Amino acid sequence: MNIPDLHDPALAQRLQHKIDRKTKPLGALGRLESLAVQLGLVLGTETPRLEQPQVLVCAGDHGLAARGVSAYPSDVTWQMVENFLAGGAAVSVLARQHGLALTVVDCGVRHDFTPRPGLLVRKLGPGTADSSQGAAMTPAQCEQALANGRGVVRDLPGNALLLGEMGIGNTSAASLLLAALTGQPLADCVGAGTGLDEAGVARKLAVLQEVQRRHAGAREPLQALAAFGGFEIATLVGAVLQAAGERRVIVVDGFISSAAALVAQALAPHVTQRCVFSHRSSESGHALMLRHLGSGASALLDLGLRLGEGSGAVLAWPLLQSACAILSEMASFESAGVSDRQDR
Ligand SMILES: O=C(O)c1ccc[n+]([C@@H]2O[C@H](COP(=O)([O-])O)[C@@H](O)[C@H]2O)c1
Ligand SMILES: Cc1cc2nc[nH]c2cc1C
Repeated sequence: MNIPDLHDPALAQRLQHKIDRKTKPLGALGRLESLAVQLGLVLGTETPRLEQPQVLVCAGDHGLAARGVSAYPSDVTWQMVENFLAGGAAVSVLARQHGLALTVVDCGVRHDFTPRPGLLVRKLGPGTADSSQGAAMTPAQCEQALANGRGVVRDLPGNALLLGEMGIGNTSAASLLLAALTGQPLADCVGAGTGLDEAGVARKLAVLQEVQRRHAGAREPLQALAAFGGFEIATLVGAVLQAAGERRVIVVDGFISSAAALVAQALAPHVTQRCVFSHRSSESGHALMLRHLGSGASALLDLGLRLGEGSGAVLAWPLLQSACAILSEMASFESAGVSDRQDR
């Protein structure tokens, strides 16, 4: 997949120089400064403007959930989709607070939803198959999910995309993808998800080891994606690839959305240049996953979040807005008549 390298040393230098001339001690805006440079590089300008940002929440059920890998029942997936659409979920509240448009995609939830605004149906079945019995999805379903993600993003306006997901059991799929694509021990990739206790995590790990053994050969990104699922993760992979190709800023939420970015990165290494990782989830494999996503993957927030839905991406959104405002509106030493440091 051909996603071009954004490497533009001249623009990077102009952006850094512009930030260094702002009325502040050199480097004093910390992580906001590298964020501003990144946004400038993604949007190809010294004055990046974020336009018509879109929150995209992909939902899907997981056959593997029947093996008791989550603290909550699968019905929560469709119930939470209803909650997103009714405006009562965390992501709904936060998106409203920040004036962000929210679209929910039924990628394969075990429920028939009444059509309504804000809901797209790209259903690939009533959830994936149980990956402990066979592949979670067929290669054709996997291809279709990627195409769905691409198509959904193609139809959305704006130059910024905030990604989230919902799917009981999907931390299992994300952990299996992390282990398959990085070669890290599964035990380091598996965590409590929605809140399993220690014994629950041990049972989850035993089930996931069984799944891993069954699909030991699935190390190529698309093979692994089809083996472990889920429909919502595969749809997010397509969304990341499309948004990266269109040079949108992509705000990646927690552990599961990052797993989609990891698969997309394995397919097209330059996608992560466009990705802002909103936070470090308290799901135990996320720090490891962020490390494998590269140095640009230093997450903005560390608030003990482990919700998903895109809630962290939306919480981080004002920081992206601030980074742009700093670049465009903040005075320089020259324009404000402020004395620069003495050693210059
Ligand atoms: O995004 C995260 O970091 C995150 C960490 C733990 C759980 N979740 C959410 O919880 C659900 C998956 O957890 P589980 O235990 O059912 O695998 C799914 O709906 C995710 O959105 C999300
Ligand atoms: C209630 C609930 C809300 C969620 N939002 C994302 N994942 C979730 C999992 C549960 C259990």
